[in-house]
Amino acid sequence: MTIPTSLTETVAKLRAEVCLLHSELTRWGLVTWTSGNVSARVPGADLMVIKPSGLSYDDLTPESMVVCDLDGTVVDGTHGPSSDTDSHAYVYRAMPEVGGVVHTHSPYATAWAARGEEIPCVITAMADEFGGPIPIGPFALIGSDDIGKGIVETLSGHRSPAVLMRSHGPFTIGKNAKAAVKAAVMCEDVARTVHFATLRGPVQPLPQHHIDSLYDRYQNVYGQRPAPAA
Ligand SMILES: O=C(CO)[C@@H](O)[C@H](O)COP(=O)(O)O
Repeated sequence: MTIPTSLTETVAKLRAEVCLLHSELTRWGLVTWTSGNVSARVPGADLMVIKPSGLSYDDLTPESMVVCDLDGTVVDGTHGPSSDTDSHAYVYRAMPEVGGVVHTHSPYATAWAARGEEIPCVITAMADEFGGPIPIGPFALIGSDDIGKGIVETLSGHRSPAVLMRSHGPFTIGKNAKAAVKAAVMCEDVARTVHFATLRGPVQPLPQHHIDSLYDRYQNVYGQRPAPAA
């Protein structure tokens, strides 16, 4: 497969966007050395743009991003793609609404993953963003699409855009790559806060009706909305 000429500009923009979004992972302290990765689906094609494997974050450039098809085969790029390419591709194939996938080793969320414990929904920020607990996904070895299968199996029908893959770390999804990065940032934020709370004694999950109400407000009312048509 090649990149259709009609998508050349779209792919160039996505290379730049995916490259820039990687700097959010370092800015928020979600990754160490070369760990973690971001990808974006190319709208209108069975393609994605993903981080090259094992490159220092300082050395990432739009040109070093790798374009792959949704079987994980490299279509365009000068570098080998991320170790998690087959898993990102699996998610895009199985979840057509997903436009971005992110993986980090953010320390608090990864600590929950190491213990195989879901993060209970005990604060409003969690109800807002995740609509409930952040679930644990199965253990899966790195290198095939097994992680992708675990992500899809856990997040299908779940409100949470984040899953803590057991003994590994968080993977997040979003309607685009920026939304998936935001979910990764918020996942670490709530993982840290709830961790501190649990150190002081047992925590109490919010009642479901409050979670539902908070989630609805944050997802549908919060922030700036387009003005209604006159
Ligand atoms: O944990 C994993 C593999 O799932 C990754 O975070 C690696 O640490 C980074 O791999 P590349 O994306 O650089 O191949």
